[in-house]
Amino acid sequence: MQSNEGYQFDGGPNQVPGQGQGQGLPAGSRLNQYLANNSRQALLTGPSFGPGTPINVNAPIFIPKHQQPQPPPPPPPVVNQFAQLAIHDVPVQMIPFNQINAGPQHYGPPPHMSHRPPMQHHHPQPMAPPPPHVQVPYDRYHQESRGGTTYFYNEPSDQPLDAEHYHEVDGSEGGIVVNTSGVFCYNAPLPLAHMTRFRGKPNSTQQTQFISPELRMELLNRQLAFDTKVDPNLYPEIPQNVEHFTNLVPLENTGMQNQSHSTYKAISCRDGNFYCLRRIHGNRIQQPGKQTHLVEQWKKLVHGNIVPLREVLLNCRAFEDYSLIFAYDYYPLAETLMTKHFDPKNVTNFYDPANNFRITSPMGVPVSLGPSGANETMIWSYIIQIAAALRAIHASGLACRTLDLNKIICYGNKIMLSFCGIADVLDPDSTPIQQQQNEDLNMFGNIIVSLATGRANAWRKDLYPQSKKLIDENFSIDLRNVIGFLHNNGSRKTINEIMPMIGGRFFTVMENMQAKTDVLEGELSREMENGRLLRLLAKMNTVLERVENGTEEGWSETGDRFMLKLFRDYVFHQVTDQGRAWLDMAHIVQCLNKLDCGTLEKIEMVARGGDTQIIIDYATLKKCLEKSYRELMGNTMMIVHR
Ligand SMILES: Nc1ncnc2c1ncn2[C@@H]1O[C@H](COP(=O)(O)OP(=O)(O)OP(=O)(O)O)[C@@H](O)[C@H]1O
Repeated sequence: MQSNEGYQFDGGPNQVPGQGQGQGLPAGSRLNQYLANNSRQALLTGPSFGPGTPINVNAPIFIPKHQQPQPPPPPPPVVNQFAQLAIHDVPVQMIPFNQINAGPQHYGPPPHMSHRPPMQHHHPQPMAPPPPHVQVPYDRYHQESRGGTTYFYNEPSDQPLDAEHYHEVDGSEGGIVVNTSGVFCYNAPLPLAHMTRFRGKPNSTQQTQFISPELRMELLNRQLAFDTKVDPNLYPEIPQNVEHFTNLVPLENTGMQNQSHSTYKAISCRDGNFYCLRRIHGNRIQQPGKQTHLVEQWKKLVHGNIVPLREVLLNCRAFEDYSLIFAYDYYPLAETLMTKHFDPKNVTNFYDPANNFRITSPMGVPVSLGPSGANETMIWSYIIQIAAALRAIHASGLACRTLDLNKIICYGNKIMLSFCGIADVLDPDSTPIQQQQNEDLNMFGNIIVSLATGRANAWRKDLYPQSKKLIDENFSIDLRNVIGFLHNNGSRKTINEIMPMIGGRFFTVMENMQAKTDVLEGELSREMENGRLLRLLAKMNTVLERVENGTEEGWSETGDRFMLKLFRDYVFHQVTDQGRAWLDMAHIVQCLNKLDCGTLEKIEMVARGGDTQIIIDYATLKKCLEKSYRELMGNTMMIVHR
């Protein structure tokens, strides 16, 4: 084996085990001492190092298998940090479509989808701190902090492994201590203080370095919605392509008699993006210039509460008629205000007709309105968002003209006007724009009345007196003023005038949105490093265990690769003195991060046979990896970079 700068050998593959090895363990932490003390006397013939070698071994020693005193018992259940990596943990909410209208809705996973039994630990119930004299299980552990991770360890127990239960106890600082049969505990990082208050669930202090389960579930479900396809045999009337759009999937029931419009999800072959296609059936445009002159203005309108219009296809023959197609951005699992609040039984969200599955948005829970309607806070949040959208539309010299509970979609915690521009093409209106905008405000008033009363048609003339009475009894004067203002046809009015009525509530909504941004940023920062580490792992695995490289047989067993192989064991295959797997995600992540940075910190690696100990720094390991990978690339005929 060639000698490399930065690491030193104590013995080598050809040396007799035990010879040339010094006595003693590296000086270091109590944790290392703990591990060393428990590695039985046989292990005390630990590594020796070259004279003068600065030793700063900063992690548990990798104990070769053959030196383990006892054959290891079967490993304990995988800790939850690892379990959380599994996609199967996600209770994907798919409901067979034929069960949609059959009785009460169950939003939990159907039986065949629950792949994994519930965790074999239970979450601690929130409880008062124990009095000082009470011995809690946590007291049994010694504690040591390393690089942001707190390790807890205890004296080995004589109990057989099976008798030791996997349980959680509350961490001293609010973090969760996961105890895997007493082998080790991992105290997960605490949530950022300013984020804690936005996490409502009782067990929400349990943090990992991964994205929160709720958000992960939402994103996965959205991904499922993106990925669904239609079986052409089930939907022969849906064309394979509509110009450059393909993979059309209906977002509502299609094929009904006298349907005037339908909605589809589709992918554009031009840019690979998903779009929501609104098809207006059998509508031939006779005078394109005259009817579509406002389309360009709509396309330019960019606002967070308006679904952007991207393209309009005139006289499209794909459906065997002259259809008018409007392509908007697609928001997976969006639902209309109507279904969310007035027709929760019929939550459309998304259904996949090919598989008869329905996917629901875990965050978009239907909120059925009671006899006194929605609560005022929610209504104000809607008012502010719709007003913001209308303000942008009116400022562009346009009018929405389709402000309706059916045409406002909810996506996450925001709402968006979703049918914009269609009325201007279908029915160009020659009335002054101010009048059309006034009509928008009227419709806006209707929406508030519907939400406040819990009845979709409560704004109708015949029902209005009753609705007004209910609103007067249950809502603030400000809300009543807003409705009065929007419904007042006597005076010239603009959307800006409701701003003083909104007043301080605007700040509450803004704060909530900012809080949500903070939470998402927190999640993002946790995930940020994963892509980088994945690339590192891909490189390592490309190099490791490769039988040959070009003509060089046994390439992966020699030189730099040998170092990397030992490092792989050091990172992933740590065991305790009892031969149990040491599963510590923090250790893995830390090691990989240090490798990526190439720090000067040294670690001690031991070959599986126990005959080779190497002290090496991460900088050298990084060089080994880069060099080996470059060598491999030098011999590779085809390299695909993505
Ligand atoms: N931009 C979009 N992205 C994703 N889904 C959307 C988008 N726009 C609308 N949808 C969804 O498409 C479905 C059909 O929308 P549509 O506006 O036709 O509602 P609807 O209740 O069927 O109204 P109508 O009774 O007028 O047809 C709804 O589930 C809606 O949430």
